[in-house]
Amino acid sequence: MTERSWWGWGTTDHALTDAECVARAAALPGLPDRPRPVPRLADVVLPASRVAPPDGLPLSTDHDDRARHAYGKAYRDVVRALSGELPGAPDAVAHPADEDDVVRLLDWASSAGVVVVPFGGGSSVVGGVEYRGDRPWLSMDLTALDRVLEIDRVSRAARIQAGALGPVLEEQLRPHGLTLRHFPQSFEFSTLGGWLATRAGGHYATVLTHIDDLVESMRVVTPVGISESWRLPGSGAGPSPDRMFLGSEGTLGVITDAWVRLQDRPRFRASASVAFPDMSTAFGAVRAIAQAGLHPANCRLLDADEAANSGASTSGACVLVLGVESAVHPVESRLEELTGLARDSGGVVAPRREGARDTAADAWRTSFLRAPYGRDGLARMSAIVETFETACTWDRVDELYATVQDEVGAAVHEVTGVPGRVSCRFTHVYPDGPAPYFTVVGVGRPGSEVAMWDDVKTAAMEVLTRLQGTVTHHHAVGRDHRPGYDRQRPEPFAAALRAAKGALDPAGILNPGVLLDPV
Ligand SMILES: Cc1cc2nc3c(=O)[nH]c(=O)nc-3n(C[C@H](O)[C@H](O)[C@H](O)COP(=O)(O)OP(=O)(O)OC[C@H]3O[C@@H](n4cnc5c(N)ncnc54)[C@H](O)[C@@H]3O)c2cc1C
Repeated sequence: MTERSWWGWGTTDHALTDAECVARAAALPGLPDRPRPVPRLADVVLPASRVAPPDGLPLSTDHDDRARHAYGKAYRDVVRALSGELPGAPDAVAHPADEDDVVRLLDWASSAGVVVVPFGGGSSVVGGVEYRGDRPWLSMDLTALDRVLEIDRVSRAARIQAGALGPVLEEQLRPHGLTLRHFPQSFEFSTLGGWLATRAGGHYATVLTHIDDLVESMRVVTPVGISESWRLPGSGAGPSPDRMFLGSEGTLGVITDAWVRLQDRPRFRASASVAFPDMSTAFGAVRAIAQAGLHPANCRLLDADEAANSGASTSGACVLVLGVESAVHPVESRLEELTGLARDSGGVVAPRREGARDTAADAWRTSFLRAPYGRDGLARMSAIVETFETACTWDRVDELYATVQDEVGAAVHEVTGVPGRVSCRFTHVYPDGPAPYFTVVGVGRPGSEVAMWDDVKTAAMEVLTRLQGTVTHHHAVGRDHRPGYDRQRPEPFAAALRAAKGALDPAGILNPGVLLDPV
């Protein structure tokens, strides 16, 4: 049995050892020479609970349970947990076993004025599962609602409970030869409900990769009643109820289950990699691919830093990792077309044998899955690590890429006193633009890491909003992206959202501070 880490990403057996933390930090001179110790969970200091759970409700005030639900899994969450003190921990943790429990818990919380923060896998990187106010609050852990309730083989869809973690739902679909095929990097430790509530993006680069496109209907418990939309393949009947709850981040209701569109499991796969001398040339190639209608499953452009750090290149080149897959058709000829487009746009295609795996693509994949553990190791060494993602149209990508490199790089230098690293990859590509994802690493000062991270985050948000790149492409808004989100959304829309919140959650108990100011 593997054990979930209470302070960092994933499972404890995959965490970096002390020696590995030191080795990782060697590339950043100026960091301490040994990692911060990880406090024992039993020693973590929490405030006294202010909630007396009434009989008959599934509420726990257990120390470890409260500590595990205090924060999400952003860098600043990891650093705060490592301090050994969790002043913002929930007063109680609710563990509903079914939808009736969710209804009863919301009724009680509304009448008692207790804040409720839905908690799926707790993988939020935007402060989405904590509470930063002074009312008593409970974290509502939905992972007991984890079953595939029904499969409609004819329409190729399934009704799945919202608390099912990625592997738990895929395991139940596998015997039917079906898959949801939604694989965010956080897949193992995040839930269907969390994906819906945050409009998550899977790691496929094109077409059916956003959870928005995979949902057929949703069932949501709000404090004023249950909202259930009809199962429809498409509909033009006014504004969509699902669109209102998608991305609502626990502020309008608790999603208890959803009908989702499934796919047959892929049988054919192929991958290739292409080197480019610079990002501007590579942008042209990726745009040609995105606009050709060939829909690669993977189309991940890595700048030279990302390519070197992941082991996808040792030559200082930018690398484009391409992948294609299908449940129905062989894919080799599609891959040939894709690599042909990349070659015509100035790329050098790595030699490949039909059916063989591409080594750069494999190196990238391994590094991608290990990355969150590496981040935690660096956090223990007091490095500052931030990732942020955006999207913009192709006509603006050169400017956005260069400006983020310059200005966020300058902010890291100013905050830490030494130059840091700002690298970039594309996670998703669309015919009209890419979704660039930036990783920032700098030398932090022990004890000041959170404040330094906040300054870097503010600088990044300022650049993105000034250039009208979205403040988030798939990480959600939560609490940490609020300033950028407030600038991005039109005021009439904000007024409508406030009105919806007032109508569905009149006591203002659901995740206050996320998307909107608390009422
Ligand atoms: C290492 C790492 C990699 C990541 N990679 C990706 C990625 O590739 N793509 C991506 O999109 N995101 C990614 N994320 C962010 C995060 O995993 C997503 O936001 C994910 O969708 C959250 O799911 P969760 O179940 O963990 O939700 P939580 O973190 O528990 O909650 C997220 C938000 O949704 C609300 N919520 C949760 N469940 C419900 C529910 N049933 N009803 C109503 N509200 C609910 C919460 O209140 C909170 O506001 C990553 C995060 C980490 C730490």
